[in-house]
Amino acid sequence: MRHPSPASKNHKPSSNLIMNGSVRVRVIRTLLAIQNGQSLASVLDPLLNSLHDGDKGFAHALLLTTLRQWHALARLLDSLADNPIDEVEVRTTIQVGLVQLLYLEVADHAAIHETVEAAKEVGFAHATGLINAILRKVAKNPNKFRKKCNKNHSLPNWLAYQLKQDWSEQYDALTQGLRQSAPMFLRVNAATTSVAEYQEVLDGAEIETELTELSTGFCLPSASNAAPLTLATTGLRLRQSTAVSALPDFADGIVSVQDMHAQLAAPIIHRALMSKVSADNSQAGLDNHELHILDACAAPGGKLAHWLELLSSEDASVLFHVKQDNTAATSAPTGIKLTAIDNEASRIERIYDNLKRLNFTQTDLAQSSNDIALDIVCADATRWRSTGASKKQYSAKNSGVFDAILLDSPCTATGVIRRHPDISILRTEEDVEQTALLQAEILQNLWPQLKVGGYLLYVTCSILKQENVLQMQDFVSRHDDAAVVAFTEACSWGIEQAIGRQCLPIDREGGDGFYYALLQKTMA
Ligand SMILES: C[S@@+](CC[C@H](N)C(=O)[O-])C[C@H]1O[C@@H](n2cnc3c(N)ncnc32)[C@H](O)[C@@H]1O
Repeated sequence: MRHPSPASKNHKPSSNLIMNGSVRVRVIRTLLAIQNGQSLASVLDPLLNSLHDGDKGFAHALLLTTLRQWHALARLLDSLADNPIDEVEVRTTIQVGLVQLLYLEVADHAAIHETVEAAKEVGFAHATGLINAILRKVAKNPNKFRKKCNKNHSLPNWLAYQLKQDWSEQYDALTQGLRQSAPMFLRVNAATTSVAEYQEVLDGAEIETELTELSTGFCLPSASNAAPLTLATTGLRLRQSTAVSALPDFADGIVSVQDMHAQLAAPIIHRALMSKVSADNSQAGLDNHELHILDACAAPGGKLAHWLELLSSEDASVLFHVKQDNTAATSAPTGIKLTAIDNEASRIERIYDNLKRLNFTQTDLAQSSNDIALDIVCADATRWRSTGASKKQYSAKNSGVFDAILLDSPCTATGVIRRHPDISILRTEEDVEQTALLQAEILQNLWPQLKVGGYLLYVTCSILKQENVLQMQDFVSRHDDAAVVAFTEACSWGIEQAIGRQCLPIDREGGDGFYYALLQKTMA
């Protein structure tokens, strides 16, 4: 292989990945598969499952660290070689060697010897002299080369350039932050137990955590003249990441792994929905009606499950920590019709798995006190229309069917590079354009399906403005019935944008890069 194949957005099957040989050989083959367009998610398990337990930790660290430092290592390699090295296999092998010397504290002789042996095993015996020479040179002065490697970013140049344009003030911290690993956060199922109780269980299992509370930026109207009530959502941050299987009661659905900034989506859309219920009740004098809500890009169901946890919890004060002693309440709806769509059948399977673990099967939900009817549909959100409404009806103004829409949009996922460092290899500049067009199409198709007074929460895990604030500005400029709902000053997350807020993966609480914008549909 002389040139990396163009990166593909699709998660190609990893069936052709040969998993034999030493740990380093397997890691090198995995990295080659990623450069050929396969995602880390599709190749990580085959790699780890092919190894003895004792080797898994090293293989995982070697693979993930090489990916996180990939572009910086490539630049270092270019500066070390007398002549350009074209062969991808040779470059990959040397980068794996460099990671051991510079980041993983593997003893020099083991790092060099085993990496040279790996080169022979992958069929590049002719390059062993070159590999040996470069690694020895680095091993003589690792501090100097580590400093050199760490000096700049470890991103493709197009992405670094765009981040500089979008986040000049945060650029250095951001590009360095994206080279780090991300903390692990837990979401406790509010329908089953409290965060404090589960934290005690974790203490008992000697898993240390700290509470992370984010104010959603929503205020409930106060019944008295007191200040409005600020609502917060609380997750647990692990001091040290652990295997999911080590989390007490995980299999019983008490807890889920979810980034802290991702944990904002469900509370925000849920609270917006409750505001609509409250407004509808006071206007029409109704206290009892069916709600139709939509999770438009739902798989694998992380935010959907969170929303279901909130919807099926009976006591609102369990869902959110009300910061003042006041009990202003919104009426709970009776009968909720929740539709979840996604266009990838294999990812929809993961929704079913997740919901089953959390005891949210369709039967469980139908029997819950809020009588939730869940409909999961494999469909393209650029064209899908809710059944029961004609095209003509949707083209008419003010005739939507949904009270609230959560649109966790497909995006470049540049905000989660710390967790998925393969993104910095697979994503291309053209993907940004394509993705922004797809997002605009989805928005365009869903907006008419929202009722007047209903809310749409637009979410991405991107840190590129084109997919976020610029996308929203473009949308709002073309829809005179779209009102921007500002998050209040009480908001404890993200950076205020012209529309919405942007979390960067360098924020104090350690969450990923997410963008949130909330729109309400008004009479045009
Ligand atoms: C950011 S992920 C959603 C994550 C999910 N909300 C969660 O919290 O677990 C975006 C999803 O959009 C889906 N998607 C991409 N294009 C789509 C389309 N045209 N129609 C529907 N879903 C689409 C992808 O399959 C992917 O599952």
